[in-house]
Amino acid sequence: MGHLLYRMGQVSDRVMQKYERDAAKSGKSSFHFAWVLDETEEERSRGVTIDIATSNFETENRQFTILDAPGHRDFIPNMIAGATQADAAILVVDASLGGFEAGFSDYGQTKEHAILARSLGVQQLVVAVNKLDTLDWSEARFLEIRDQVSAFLTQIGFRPETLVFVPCSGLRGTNLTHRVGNEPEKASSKETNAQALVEWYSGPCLVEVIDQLAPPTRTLEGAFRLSVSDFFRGSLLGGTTHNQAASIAATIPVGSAASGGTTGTTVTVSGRVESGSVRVGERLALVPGLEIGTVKAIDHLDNLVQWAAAGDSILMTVQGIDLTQYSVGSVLCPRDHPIPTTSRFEAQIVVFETKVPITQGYPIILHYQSRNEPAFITKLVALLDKSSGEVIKKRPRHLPKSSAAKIEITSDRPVCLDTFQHSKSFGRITLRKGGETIGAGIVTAIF
Ligand SMILES: Nc1nc2c(ncn2[C@@H]2O[C@H](COP(=O)(O)OP(=O)(O)OP(=O)(O)O)[C@@H](O)[C@H]2O)c(=O)[nH]1
Repeated sequence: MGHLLYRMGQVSDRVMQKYERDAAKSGKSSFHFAWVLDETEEERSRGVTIDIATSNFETENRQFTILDAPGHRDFIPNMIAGATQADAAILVVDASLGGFEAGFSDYGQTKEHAILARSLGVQQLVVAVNKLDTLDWSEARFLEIRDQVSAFLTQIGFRPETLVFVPCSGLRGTNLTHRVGNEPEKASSKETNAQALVEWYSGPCLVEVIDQLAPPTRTLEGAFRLSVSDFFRGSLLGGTTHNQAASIAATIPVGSAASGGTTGTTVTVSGRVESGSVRVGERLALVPGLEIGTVKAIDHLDNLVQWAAAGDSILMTVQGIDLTQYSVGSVLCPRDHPIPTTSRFEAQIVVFETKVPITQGYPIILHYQSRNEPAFITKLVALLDKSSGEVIKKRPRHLPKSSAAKIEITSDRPVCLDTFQHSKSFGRITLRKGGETIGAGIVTAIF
């Protein structure tokens, strides 16, 4: 993604050269493109993405917001927070020998990420078969990966006709922004062995593929909902440029002195408008809590705008609600149409690979939007047929792996959820335990 953004002109040559020098100095020279999105010191020294990084670019027909999600198992909650905001996903598969096999094993991250994206409602998926340069652009390897991955993706519910596989090299830049054999001079000088790819691949490059993704439909008519993915004290209107504000919003850890530790009633939040629309001047409530504030400024794609609507990832300055009231996952909504809060609800879920069967009273971490909360499965209502959804067995004693079920969940604290029927984004949940995702599904009733 870092290389793609560089090629799309979102990172200057000067900045890229600096990353190259600094990465080399810290003994991680191959990571200079990762540094475009991995901005914190910890991410750079460990060589892994930890938090979601946001960036924008335009293709011929579309404006995109990239949410670079971490691939490492330890940071799955952050990946879930990113996937809940995504309209489409690029699944980057490591094609190198051993790399693909590790990611595609039963507990590998390629499989887990694909399941999560699907369970959280992402329907369009592009598979970037990366690092093929390490195998001299072997067509046989590409086909082997395409066959295995597409069989798996179809099995978990992606429509086979919507899946696109693109061979590429993130490091070399091959087939990212230009078709192979068609790279601009500057870029092609780095291509040392892509000739082997030209011989068997003449399809579109990654950017051409994502440019053709179907635009998502938006729930413009519903009540305004923005789930806060980050926040910091201060206004978009005072002093900071929009770009700086965006990068502050993306990088300041919540709860640090700069973002969460001090008080103040002018706060800028980042997040995606999940439904409805919002205007400068509108009065909004923050849930949980119901404090009221006024929208002072909205930034969309680095421009100050008067309004924003469902689907827009924005920065928004709100005056009147104290900084201490915000947390990641708080929801801004109209005061007369607040999102429901609940501690007990019914959900329809699919159970993933679990080491022990799920029984009544099973403790879980409930993930919804960008938030997570300790909870319990308090009732096993029914086992369902996976494809038809019909009840197979009422009140089962346990839920085996790969089953579908209706359950009741009780959370320790109130959570902002809605039924899937009312709100696709607030009606989706993921259940985790002991660092593993054990299930995902939709909210069917709120009590
Ligand atoms: N040879 C080769 N190396 C690559 C390619 N793409 C990435 N790498 C290398 O793989 C390593 C990891 O790259 P990252 O961009 O951090 O990978 P990531 O998938 O974002 O990993 P997370 O940060 O954990 O999500 C770096 O050393 C890259 O230079 C490629 O196409 N070919």
